[in-house]
Amino acid sequence: MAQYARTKGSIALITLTNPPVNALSAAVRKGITEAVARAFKDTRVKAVVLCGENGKFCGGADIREFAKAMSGPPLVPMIHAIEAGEKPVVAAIEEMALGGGLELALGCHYRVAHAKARLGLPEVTLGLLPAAGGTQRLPRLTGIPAALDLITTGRHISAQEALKLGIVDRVTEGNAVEAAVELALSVVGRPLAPRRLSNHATPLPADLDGVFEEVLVQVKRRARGAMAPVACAKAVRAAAELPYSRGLECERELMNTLFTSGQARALQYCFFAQRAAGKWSLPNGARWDNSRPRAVHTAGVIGLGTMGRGIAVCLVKAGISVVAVETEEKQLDSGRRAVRGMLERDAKRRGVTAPLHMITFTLSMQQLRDVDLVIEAVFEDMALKKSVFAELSRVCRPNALLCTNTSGLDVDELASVTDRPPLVVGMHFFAPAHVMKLLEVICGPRSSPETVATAMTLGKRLGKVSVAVGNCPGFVGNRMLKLYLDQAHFLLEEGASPEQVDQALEEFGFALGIFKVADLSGLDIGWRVRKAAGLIGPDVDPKFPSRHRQGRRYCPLPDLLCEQGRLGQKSGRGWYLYDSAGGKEARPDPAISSFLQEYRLRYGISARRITEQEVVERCVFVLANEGFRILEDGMAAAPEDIDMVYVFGYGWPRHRGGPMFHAAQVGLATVLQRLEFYHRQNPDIPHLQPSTLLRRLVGARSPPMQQWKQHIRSINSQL
Ligand SMILES: CCC/C=C/C(=O)SCCNC(=O)CCNC(=O)[C@H](O)C(C)(C)COP(=O)([O-])OP(=O)([O-])OC[C@H]1O[C@@H](n2cnc3c(N)ncnc32)[C@H](O)[C@@H]1OP(=O)([O-])[O-]
Repeated sequence: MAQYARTKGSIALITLTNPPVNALSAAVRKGITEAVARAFKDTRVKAVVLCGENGKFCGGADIREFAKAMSGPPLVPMIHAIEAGEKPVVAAIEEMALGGGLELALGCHYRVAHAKARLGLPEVTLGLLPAAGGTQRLPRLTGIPAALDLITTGRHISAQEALKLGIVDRVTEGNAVEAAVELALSVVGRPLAPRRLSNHATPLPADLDGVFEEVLVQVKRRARGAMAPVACAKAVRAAAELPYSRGLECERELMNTLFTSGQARALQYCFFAQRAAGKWSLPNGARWDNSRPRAVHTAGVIGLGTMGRGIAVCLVKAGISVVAVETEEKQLDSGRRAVRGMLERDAKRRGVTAPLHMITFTLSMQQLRDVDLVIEAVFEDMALKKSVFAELSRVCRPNALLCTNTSGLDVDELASVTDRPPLVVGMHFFAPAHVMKLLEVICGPRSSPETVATAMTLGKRLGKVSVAVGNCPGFVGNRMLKLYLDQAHFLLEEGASPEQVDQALEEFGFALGIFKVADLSGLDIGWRVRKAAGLIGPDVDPKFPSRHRQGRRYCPLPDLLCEQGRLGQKSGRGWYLYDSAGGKEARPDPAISSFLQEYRLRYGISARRITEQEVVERCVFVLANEGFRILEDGMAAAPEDIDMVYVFGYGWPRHRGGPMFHAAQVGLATVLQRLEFYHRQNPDIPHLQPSTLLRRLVGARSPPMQQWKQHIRSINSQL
């Protein structure tokens, strides 16, 4: 809808009305079309101001309508009618002008923005391009490099940056609608032709080819295999080389290919799944909208290793005062230096003062007596964590929340040593914690609704995507990761090389192959976990370690590497070779190739040729298969939650939606059939055996994801 009013005698005020973000639904487009025609016809009206209800200009096209058949007036002719009109139209941009919203504003003759407004063309993040003339008008206004940057990244910019780029004409700290009305009154009678962006020639950079080549390299590096950024760059190129009307045709053709693509469906699915993840619920009826989070003003962080440092930085940046605790002077000093350095670098980048006063460093747990919440980030050892939690019980005030950053230990067991199990919850951050977007919130069986609500809300305040998960070994993310990693190791035994596996996974779209990730994280982490799980011990023959342990196939390769001191990047050697300890550039290592050959020879394994298809299917389908088991066990509330864990925490390519979405897109029957095939070949790998839920869903003719839960016969759901 759009409301029409006349103000100051000669200004038509058209207000977009479609909460929560005034998206351009069919009804809104119809409303704008009619209101603009009315204003142009009304002889009392000399100029028009377009604004949005509730202080929000427009969040763009209505994404919910993309899955439906198109209805109502299309955007392109509607914006053209505004631009071609004989009365000046001014956009009053409050809070946001995104996607179609900014394209609408670019069709207006003038733009006024509130100082706090954000502008952008984020269509690329939804697998699309700005196809309401945005790829043609913006380059004519800002020039090619700036337009390419905005359109291929989809980044939001501030009103001040928009002013610098010439996207808006004025920025106001006051009321943007009033400022737009003033501007409209002042421009009545001025020629409009120079204000019509489609009339402009596109300013061209000296080295046009070079600019495009560089952008294509960048977009391919950022999202390998993603179609939309490449299409965006092509559309901008059309603005450089073709007249406006032909550029628009090119924009439309490119959009047609993207609009129906699987990638666009996956990215739009991610948009809604990310928002759905915040709407948690527990079996006891507690939900995101009926449980009040506690206010958190002060927090304690215990342990200043890699994780604790990142967590402390996140908290301080969110305006929370932190007390950081270490056990020894040396660790405290290096932690202090690292945290301060991170805060200072971040502040420098943003041109502000580093909030160093918000964090204190101490060796005394007693300093935690007044904090609202504590996040424990000590070494991954149950006995150690239990002793910390027991002490926290004694030190902290009785209503302080106690959170653990464990990556897989039993949160309820930790809660049991405290005087307050309902106030204990898991907050699993991902390294580096101040960068990675995922937060797994582990709801222990005794965590209270208020505790879960506080952890979920705190995650959001820290800029994370918080996903509520159940309390099982490895929770959701690491439980699945273990099996994915196992497949990768088995593939090495069978004949693949680390670089071959990584290349196949990177071609699939993963930011980094699994062996590069393992080197980055440190191979000793998994080694310690396997030792703690009893998989490595004195009964394992060091010369000829068994390939079967605890009743299933086991790959000793990573253990053998660790025994050689190859711990990954930190030791300069892991699955790859690095220039030095801590080096970043991974190079294939001939020593690994001979090591694998010797290993196969020793165990009588004849190497076979492994295809890219097998690498991807075994790694990716085993992830989804475990995802189905997680749903059956009631450890995740919905497939969307599992997907968001993988997209935000494990470098899963967003344009493939997530492992569960991908399985649905490939076809559940195909996934089942391929898993059966691989399981027949490897009967000693139980995780290749298709899960009961997958079989049941295929038996029910693969219903849509929203209906999967109806096929779960779980009795003990934790979510
Ligand atoms: C020819 C076509 C060319 C044009 C293409 C486009 O314009 S493509 C579009 C280009 N535009 C974009 O890509 C912008 C996408 N939107 C955003 O980036 C953010 O939502 C925000 C910055 C606008 C507000 O952030 P925030 O943290 O304040 O709030 P929040 O994120 O939690 O959202 C609140 C509620 O609003 C909902 N909703 C939001 N936008 C849309 C929409 N366009 N549509 C429908 N719904 C939308 C959202 O689902 C949620 O609903 P729920 O869960 O309450 O039922």
